[in-house]
Amino acid sequence: MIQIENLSKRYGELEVLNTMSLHIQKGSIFGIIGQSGAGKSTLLRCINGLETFDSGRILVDGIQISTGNDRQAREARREIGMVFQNFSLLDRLNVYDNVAFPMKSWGYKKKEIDERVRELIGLVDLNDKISAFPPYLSGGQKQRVAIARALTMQPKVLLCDEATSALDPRTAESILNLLKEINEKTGITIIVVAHQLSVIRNICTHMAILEDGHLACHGATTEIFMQAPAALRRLQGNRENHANLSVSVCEQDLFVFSRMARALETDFDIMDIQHLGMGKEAQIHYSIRVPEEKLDTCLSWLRKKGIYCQTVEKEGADSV
Ligand SMILES: Nc1ncnc2c1ncn2[C@@H]1O[C@H](COP(=O)(O)OP(=O)(O)OP(=O)(O)O)[C@@H](O)[C@H]1O
Repeated sequence: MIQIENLSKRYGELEVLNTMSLHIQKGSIFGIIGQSGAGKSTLLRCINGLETFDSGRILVDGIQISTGNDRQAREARREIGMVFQNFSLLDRLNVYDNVAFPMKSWGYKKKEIDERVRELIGLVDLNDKISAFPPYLSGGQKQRVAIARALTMQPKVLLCDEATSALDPRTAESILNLLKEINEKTGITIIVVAHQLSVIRNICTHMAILEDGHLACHGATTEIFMQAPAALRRLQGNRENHANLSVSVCEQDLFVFSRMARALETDFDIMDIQHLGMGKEAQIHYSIRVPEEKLDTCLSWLRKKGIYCQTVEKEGADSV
């Protein structure tokens, strides 16, 4: 479906993608994960023709992708929908008109637009918000509009760049479930770029780990998690001078980490999130990574707040 062959891309001296080759099967949900700056977004932008590259080629359903403005290039890009972290909606247009926007731009007939837009708004479960304007929508609802809009031209591929990063864990989960449902209903190929392994593990059939513009490993998600290659272990937290913590919080404690970061003037990475239990018993289990010198202060700060936490051994004690 998507064939990436020897793709290389530089920004000046910086080699962002280095002779990368990858085959993404039709109908799969393919996850791309890697540390910040590994080249994930650049790869997505190359796939949808937003970015030029220095060498190699990308074929989507046999059609070569380019940034050109000729008919073939534009038709090829039409096969690809994209969803961003910041939703990228037009605030002056309501939900209906945001979703209708791509079809209007391509000059479709009003009746055709109306049928498709209503169908998609139903698919993303926003019938009751059809006339609402983006500033009055929640983050999850905005992302649903963005997904519907990305699907209007019936693309063969949907690219999601950190589509759930700006959302709270529950909303993120509902968006991931929606993507899964769309994949099952329509057979569309979905590529998901994410920072959290939980996102990849929950919905992706296949995955790749990028490290400094190289493909460190790729394959079926279940196999990669079973074999736990070095690249996966590195992502799971074997970072020097950092300690891994396992923390369980109640739903009402969702802002605990931002308060901790402010109180202790420290930075941390959330590596995984899991929901445990239901209703009043519901807990959210986080795997976080903190600088080693801040470990003791983080542990005592969390324990003073009555929050269950413990350190996790780095090697072999993967919390994901
Ligand atoms: N337009 C640009 N000009 C120069 N350098 C860029 C440009 N865009 C990205 N880069 C650099 O290319 C590298 C890869 O960036 P990219 O955004 O693809 O990484 P990423 O893996 O998506 O990172 P993140 O997870 O932080 O979003 C980074 O070092 C970044 O600073």
